[in-house]
Amino acid sequence: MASARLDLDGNPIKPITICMIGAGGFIGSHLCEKLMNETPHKVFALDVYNDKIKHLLEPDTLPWAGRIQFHRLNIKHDSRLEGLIKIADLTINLAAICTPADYNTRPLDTIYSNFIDALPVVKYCSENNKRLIHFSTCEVYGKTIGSFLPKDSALRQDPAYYVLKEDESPCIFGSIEKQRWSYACAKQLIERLIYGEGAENGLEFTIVRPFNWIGPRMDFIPGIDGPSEGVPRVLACFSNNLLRGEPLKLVDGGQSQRTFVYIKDAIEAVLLMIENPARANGQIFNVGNPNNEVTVRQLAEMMSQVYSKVSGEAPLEKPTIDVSSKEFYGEGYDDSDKRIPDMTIINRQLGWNPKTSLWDLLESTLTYQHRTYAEAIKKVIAKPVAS
Ligand SMILES: NC(=O)c1ccc[n+]([C@@H]2O[C@H](COP(=O)([O-])OP(=O)(O)OC[C@H]3O[C@@H](n4cnc5c(N)ncnc54)[C@H](O)[C@@H]3O)[C@@H](O)[C@H]2O)c1
Ligand SMILES: O=C(O)[C@H]1O[C@H](OP(=O)(O)OP(=O)(O)OC[C@H]2O[C@@H](n3ccc(=O)[nH]c3=O)[C@H](O)[C@@H]2O)[C@H](O)[C@@H](O)[C@@H]1O
Repeated sequence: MASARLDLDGNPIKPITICMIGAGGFIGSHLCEKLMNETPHKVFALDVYNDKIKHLLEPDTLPWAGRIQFHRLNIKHDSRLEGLIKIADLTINLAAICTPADYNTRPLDTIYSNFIDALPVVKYCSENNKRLIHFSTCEVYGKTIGSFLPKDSALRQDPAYYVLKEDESPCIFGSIEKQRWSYACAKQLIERLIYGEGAENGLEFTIVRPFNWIGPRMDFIPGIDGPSEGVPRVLACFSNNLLRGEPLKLVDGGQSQRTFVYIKDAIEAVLLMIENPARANGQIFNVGNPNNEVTVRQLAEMMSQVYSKVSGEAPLEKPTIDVSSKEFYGEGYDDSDKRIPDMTIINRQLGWNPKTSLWDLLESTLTYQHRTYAEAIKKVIAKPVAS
């Protein structure tokens, strides 16, 4: 018999049932995979799509058959939601519109998706005394305090002016006409509501603030498994350019800085939250990799080198081109300047640390992108345009 799995305090972990909303997305697919491969937990996987978890749902002979059940539903209008939350032990809410190209062009859908649609989920958890793990975002920090200092100020180098701390840093957004912040603002308000439910009604909650998690199955490649005119997040935008042999587009010079964490490292942190409720309840966690910081320009250069290595194709002579944010995203775009997560709280509560370097995570991710899409892209490029 396999030995009992233990939590961080040495207690045996009891199998639970998880209601995972948005399970068919990028993070959901990796979380389902981890739960099926490494734990005895059951999952109700709720989403409008299931393409990214199909490999976990069939055939019936899979070792975890019966432990994962897909429910195709839209949480905007489906009466089954409350029943599923009631019969589960834990709800994880991942459902959201979360691509920056939508924030300024579809602000209403963005706000509804990230705030209004999440309200019933919080309410059902609170009323039925069910634990909730809610996915927020590092975008709730907005811009750093340091970004308001003069460009040549020495204080810009002082971590006190840029490191983002869950329990100290303010949320700094642009003006209302900068609709980029519609997403961050909606996520901030749902965080405050969940926090309030915890304080006033005893809701057991954990809030996750992901810092640019990337890896296989993120978003879509335009014209292959998503709309030709769609604009996904940067990993998929740059992958698409590399697959097509086009220069990578740098928005406003590619000067913004990001820290990227490998999805598989980040999922380890989520599993620790799931299995250590006493340590995770009532907490807000940054989940990122402060050691993997680059400017977007550096990311483009590194991805070009890595792609050349994994595909065997020579790197482009002109790997990048500059494009204005107005041209790329439209009116109302704005940006976070720098995102370094403080790791004190997640270290203290869960002992979690990311492991994978940016080069290594790009190598495994771009190997996947090349294997999955290179042939399909070649066919599309070869096809004569219909007249
Ligand atoms: N990937 C990241 O690095 C990152 C960073 C910060 C925050 N987040 C947050 O994590 C969560 C998951 O992100 P992701 O990267 O997996 O995004 P994703 O778009 O791949 O996944 C979201 C899933 O939710 C589903 N969904 C959306 N609205 C729904 C509805 N009304 N009913 C049912 N299903 C619905 C979508 O179909 C999709 O499969 C989001 O809340 C996002 O804001 C992600
Ligand atoms: O991943 C996260 O942690 C959060 O941040 C992302 O926001 P952002 O990092 O700005 O989105 P990306 O599309 O990944 O863009 C990163 C940077 O690359 C730039 N970019 C993007 C695409 C491109 O082709 N070229 C380019 O220069 C953007 O302007 C931005 O500065 C999204 O808002 C969410 O998925 C999430 O909440």
